[in-house]
Amino acid sequence: MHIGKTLTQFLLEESRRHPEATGDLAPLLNDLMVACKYIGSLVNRAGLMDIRGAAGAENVQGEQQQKLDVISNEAILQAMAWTGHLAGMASEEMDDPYVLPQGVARGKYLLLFDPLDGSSNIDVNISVGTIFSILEAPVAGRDATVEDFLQPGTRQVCAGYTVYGSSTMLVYTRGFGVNGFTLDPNIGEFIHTHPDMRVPEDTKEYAINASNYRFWEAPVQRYIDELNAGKSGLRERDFNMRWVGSMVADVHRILNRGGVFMYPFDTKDPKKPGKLRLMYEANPMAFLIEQAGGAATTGRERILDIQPNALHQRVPVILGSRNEVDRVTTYYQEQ
Ligand SMILES: O=P(O)(O)OC[C@H]1O[C@](O)(COP(=O)(O)O)[C@@H](O)[C@@H]1O
Ligand SMILES: [Mg+2]
Ligand SMILES: [Mg+2]
Repeated sequence: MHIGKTLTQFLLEESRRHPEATGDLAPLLNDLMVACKYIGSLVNRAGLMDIRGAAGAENVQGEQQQKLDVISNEAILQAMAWTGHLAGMASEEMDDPYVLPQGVARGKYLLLFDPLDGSSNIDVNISVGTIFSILEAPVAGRDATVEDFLQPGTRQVCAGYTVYGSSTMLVYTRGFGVNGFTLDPNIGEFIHTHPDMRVPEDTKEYAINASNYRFWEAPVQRYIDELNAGKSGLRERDFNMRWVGSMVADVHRILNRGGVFMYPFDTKDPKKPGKLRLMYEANPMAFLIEQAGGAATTGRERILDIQPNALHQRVPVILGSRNEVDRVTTYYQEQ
């Protein structure tokens, strides 16, 4: 049997191939993966332990926290706080950035994460994941302020996710394409199994929470109506629909076989200009999708160009196969 490259070997080789890239990311990513392996092992055994269900509290988004949301958040904080790589961390589950412990050197990176994405799926044994985005701190060596985190997605130096599915996988980019790794649980290593992942330009699969149809804007209704009309409509072919309810799992499918994923603007809750969070859901996924040859937009602007105004800002998201994303964008322009 041929064993593929480990994540550590791949990172070293990638740094050698791209001497312009910052090499310090390899140890950071390896430390983060220790936490993700731990989270994956808990997700796997959640039914055997008393860690399913609601934690009994709400996060800053006003959403019910699951026990595993809280545990996963804590696992990443503990794994990363003492490493010296970071000047700060921010998470979906914390109102404010985490302040590193006294006595730890402040490093040059900022880590943003969604510790457990799709967490309402844990109790029903459906794939969930962890999403992360890494930025450079504007000022290294001191505690990061909220403003330090508010950089557009184009400034990400690395982004990715782990998906806890039928196998645990890591998919990441440092701006040199997208690579996927499968955890071999027997040896505890992520092995390079998915080289240079690409999103095909065309697709016949789409993902959207169709129950929100009546709240969407006209361009999105027009686009989905056309897809649903199938062979008998303007598109003259049938489309298929998939919606996992974990963004990580839906994006993972698109990175493997194409598709378009949409959580567009809707009028369901006037306080929310979208459901997904810019800094630790939309930006990292947009970076991955663009690096794989796809596109990511709000309908009105490229996601990676958005100048953030708050840590937990929400944005509309339309991403995936380029020709489909471009078509929705055109409908917005024609509006
Ligand atoms: O409940 P809906 O409308 O299907 O929304 C599902 C979406 O919400 C999310 O679950 C939000 O993520 P969290 O579980 O991290 O809050 C996405 O992963 C997913 O795409
Ligand atoms: Mg999420
Ligand atoms: Mg989450």
